[in-house]
Amino acid sequence: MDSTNENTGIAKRSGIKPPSNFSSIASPPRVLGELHDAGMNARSAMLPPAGIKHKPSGLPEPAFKRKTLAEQAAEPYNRKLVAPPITRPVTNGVKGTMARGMAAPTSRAIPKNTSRHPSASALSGSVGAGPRIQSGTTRPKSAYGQYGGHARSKSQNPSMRPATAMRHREEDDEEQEAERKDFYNERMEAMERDFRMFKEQIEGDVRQATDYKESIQQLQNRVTELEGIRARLEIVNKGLESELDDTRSCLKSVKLELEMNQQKHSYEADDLRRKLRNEVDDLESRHRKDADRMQREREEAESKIRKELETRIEKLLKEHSEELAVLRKKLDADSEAERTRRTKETQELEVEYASRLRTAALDAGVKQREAQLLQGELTNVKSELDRERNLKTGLQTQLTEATTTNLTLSATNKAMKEKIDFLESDSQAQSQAFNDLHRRMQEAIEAAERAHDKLRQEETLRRKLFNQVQELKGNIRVMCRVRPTHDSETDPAQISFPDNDTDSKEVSVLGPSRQSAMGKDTTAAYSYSFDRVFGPASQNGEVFEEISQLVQSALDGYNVCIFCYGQTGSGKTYTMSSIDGMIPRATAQIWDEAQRLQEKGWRYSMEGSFIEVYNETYNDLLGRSEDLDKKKVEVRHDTAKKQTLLENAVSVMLDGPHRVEEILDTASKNRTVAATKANMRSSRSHSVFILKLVGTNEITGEKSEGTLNLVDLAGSERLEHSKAEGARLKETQNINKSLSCLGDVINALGSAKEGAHVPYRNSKLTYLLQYSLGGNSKTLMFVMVSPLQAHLQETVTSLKFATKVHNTHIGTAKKQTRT
Ligand SMILES: Nc1ncnc2c1ncn2[C@@H]1O[C@H](COP(=O)(O)OP(=O)(O)OP(=O)(O)O)[C@@H](O)[C@H]1O
Repeated sequence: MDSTNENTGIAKRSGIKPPSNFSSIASPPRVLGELHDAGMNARSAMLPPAGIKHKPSGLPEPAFKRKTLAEQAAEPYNRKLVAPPITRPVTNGVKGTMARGMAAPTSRAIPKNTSRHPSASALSGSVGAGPRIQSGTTRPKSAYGQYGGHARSKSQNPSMRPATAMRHREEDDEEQEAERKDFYNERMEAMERDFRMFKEQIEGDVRQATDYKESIQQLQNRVTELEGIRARLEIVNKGLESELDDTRSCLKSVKLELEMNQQKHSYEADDLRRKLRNEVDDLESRHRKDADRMQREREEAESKIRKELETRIEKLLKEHSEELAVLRKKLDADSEAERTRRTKETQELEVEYASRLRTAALDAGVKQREAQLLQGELTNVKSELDRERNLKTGLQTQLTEATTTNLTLSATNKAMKEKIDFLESDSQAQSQAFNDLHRRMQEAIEAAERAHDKLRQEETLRRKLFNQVQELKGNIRVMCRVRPTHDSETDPAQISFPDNDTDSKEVSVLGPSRQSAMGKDTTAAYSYSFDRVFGPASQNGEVFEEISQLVQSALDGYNVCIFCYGQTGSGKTYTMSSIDGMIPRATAQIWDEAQRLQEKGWRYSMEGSFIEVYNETYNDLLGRSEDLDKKKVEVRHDTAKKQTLLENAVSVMLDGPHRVEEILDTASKNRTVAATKANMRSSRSHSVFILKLVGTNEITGEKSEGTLNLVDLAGSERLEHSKAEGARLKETQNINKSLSCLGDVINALGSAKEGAHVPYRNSKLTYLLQYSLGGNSKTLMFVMVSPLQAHLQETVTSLKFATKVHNTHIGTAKKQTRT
């Protein structure tokens, strides 16, 4: 065994590792016993540390080769120079080596030949100078190296040493021996310390090994248990396998049986099929025969019935013709009798006429004779000429009268003749039917009159109830509409409609992110409720359905004001004035309704105007475009009638729904022309479409006067956001002013008592709408919302304003009717 390995083995034991091979640890007592023995023999058995063996540190060597006297004589001072060996470095070297050895981790793998069976020579040789002496050739040269010999050479060649020198030498040796003993003692102590430590470690290892052994024992028990289970399972498995085999053989026999049965069944089925086919053939032939027979019977029956029917028809025809002949005879007799009666009547009338004619002719003859007599007397009596002349005039007058009577009689005669003709051509039943018809017609006329009366009463009642419904809904209503995003718009805001499954009334907006005092980004969700909320998918038709009742109110004689509020691009113009917007739809509805009401006696006149409020001046959008900013439009109020009058503004009679298209076209063109001068005119001004509706009822004498105002407000963006300058700044200021005045007016209407001051005059817009905002009117505001994140701040501001308006309660509207 190499001493270096031994040292390394010992040094490694301090780093305790669990044994990889439990069987080797299973018998620690033996190993320990051996180690203990070795420990007991430590002084003699322990090997010197490798460091000592190999270190060229000038250790005191146990023996060295002596020089000859001649050599010593030649070098008198050499001894002094080399002796005595320094013990300090040796001790330090040993200690250092031992310390290093102890500090190094202790390996569990102790070489067998050293730990288990240390031979006596190994143990005895492991400590002391023996090994060093043997391996003296490998040792580096010491201070004694100059003598060129080894300690053993001393005994091998003693005769070479002189007696005095020997004595000196022995003294030196004794000294060295003492030093060496000290060194070995120290070393032994160190080794004993190391050994104690080593023993403690080994004891710890033994305890650990015992733990391991216990756990191994437990594991072995568990393995035994599992083995038992496995054995039981194997038995069960075997049982199951045998059962499986039984089942398999059983299945085989069943399969065989099944196949046999199948074969048998197929034979039987074939037999049955054959039998069935034969039966079917039999039945078919029988059926065919039956069918032929029945066909024959049917044909026979048919021909018999036909014959019978023919005979019956002939008989009936005969009877009928006889009846017809009788009837004809009777009719002829009746007509003959009627004709005779009529002829008799005619003859009687003719006789009467002839007698009257005769009487008249006789009268005429008498008168003529009288005239002749008088004429004879005239020639005889000249003095009576004048009287005679007068008489003659009288007689002539009588003659004229007689002629007139004659003519009258002729006319009567003619009428009588016509009556006779009428009587001849018509029967009494006809005149009766005519009388019935006349009577029923009279009754129908009376019923129609009554129905009309009822209808009129109901129309009045409907208007009353309709208004009550409107009042219940509130005279100022607010609806919200969010327009859809366009393809080019990429960053939509987070707007949701929590109740959009039915009639949506809520809109929720995720507000802009703000920094809290702690520097955190927070976003708040804002919810707003209105009378109705329209999402991006809603169409103008759907929106109009909600306002159509208000439009109806204008026809019934109320002032109605519908306006769109919102920032630029939020969809105000689209909602109000697009081709299917509120203005065309409202006018079309009014036109249709006016037509319908005609049958109830109502006649309406409709007059439309379109006014723009730009920079606090009124412009006529229906006038000539070149006059737009020049012609001064004046607004006057008739306080008695509570009516607004427009001076210098064109008003167009609405004689059909098509007319409104022309109005919108003209207004749009005028604004476009103006836009070239002052940039985006439509966004920078308010436009008000005013439709005056005057209705009169010819039957009841009622009269109604209503006004429908449809207002497209200018963009509501705030001044600080618009970054406007110059002309734009002025526009923005004016817009802001008029919108804030609108808010003030609504606020005042909501909070003021009746008769209190409302600041209509503070802006041109509110002044124009004076009689359409407030107690005597119905108002609806659309707050239009842009769906973009960039417009979020404006959206929230608009929604807040709308909420304020929504919370305002304006007094009851009054109908403007006169009787
Ligand atoms: N409900 C909608 N459906 C489809 N497109 C819409 C809708 N609302 C608005 N738009 C479109 O959005 C754009 C802006 O709308 P619009 O011009 O009506 O806004 P505005 O509020 O009137 O703006 P301005 O104040 O500038 O007049 C238009 O192109 C319009 O066609």
